[in-house]
Amino acid sequence: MKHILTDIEGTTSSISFVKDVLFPYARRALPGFVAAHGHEPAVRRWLDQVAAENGGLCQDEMIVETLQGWIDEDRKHTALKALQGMVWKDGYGRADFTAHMYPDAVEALKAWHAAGQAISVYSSGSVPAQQLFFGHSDGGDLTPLVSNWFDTEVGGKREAASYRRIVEALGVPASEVLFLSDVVEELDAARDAGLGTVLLDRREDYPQPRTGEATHGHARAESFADIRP
Ligand SMILES: CSCCC(=O)C(=O)COP(=O)(O)O
Ligand SMILES: [Mg+2]
Repeated sequence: MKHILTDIEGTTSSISFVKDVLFPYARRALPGFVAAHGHEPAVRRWLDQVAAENGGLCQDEMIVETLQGWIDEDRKHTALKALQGMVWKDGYGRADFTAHMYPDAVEALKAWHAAGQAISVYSSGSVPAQQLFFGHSDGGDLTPLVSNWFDTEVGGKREAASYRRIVEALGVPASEVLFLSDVVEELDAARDAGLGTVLLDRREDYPQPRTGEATHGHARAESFADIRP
């Protein structure tokens, strides 16, 4: 494999960091963020999209409530993800938290990069949120390891067409890309597009091992140390 494509939550990083630290932070900070920045075009664009999709909500307070509901449901909506990224920027900037990275992921990403393997990221988090995450991680600034960043602007993670677009953007044959994820439906879509796949089945995130039929036939690893690209 010449190119690694990795998911973040549940793959390089723990689900609990995202659910218990990042999401509650965004939930709390959204009202103040929208009040302070809602007039800026880069923010307004996403607020207006949420309003339009919800029958033309007219008050920012209602838009914020909608977004907070989506956070509670873990909706992977592009507008929510873009706004979350903007909110988290303050948190990282003030060193309220650093992004969790499993030590085995840090070690492997560094080793693969040093060996000349290209590494890209595909996450539901917006590209700016991904870059903040890797830039302020427990393992330090890991952004120099990553050559390309993809979010749901390329399409949903459970759709094969998204992986075809990614492969086209990377300019390599699908068979030379290895996608790493904790979600079998994402891996199914990547496999349909011709990519190699590995299911990350970390005990910290998935206490019940997913084996046999539960892997949908994907190679399975409990740590990046088990992956041989
Ligand atoms: C990298 S931004 C924080 C994570 C996030 O918001 C998210 O939805 C992660 O989903 P993933 O596709 O990485 O499982
Ligand atoms: Mg994931």
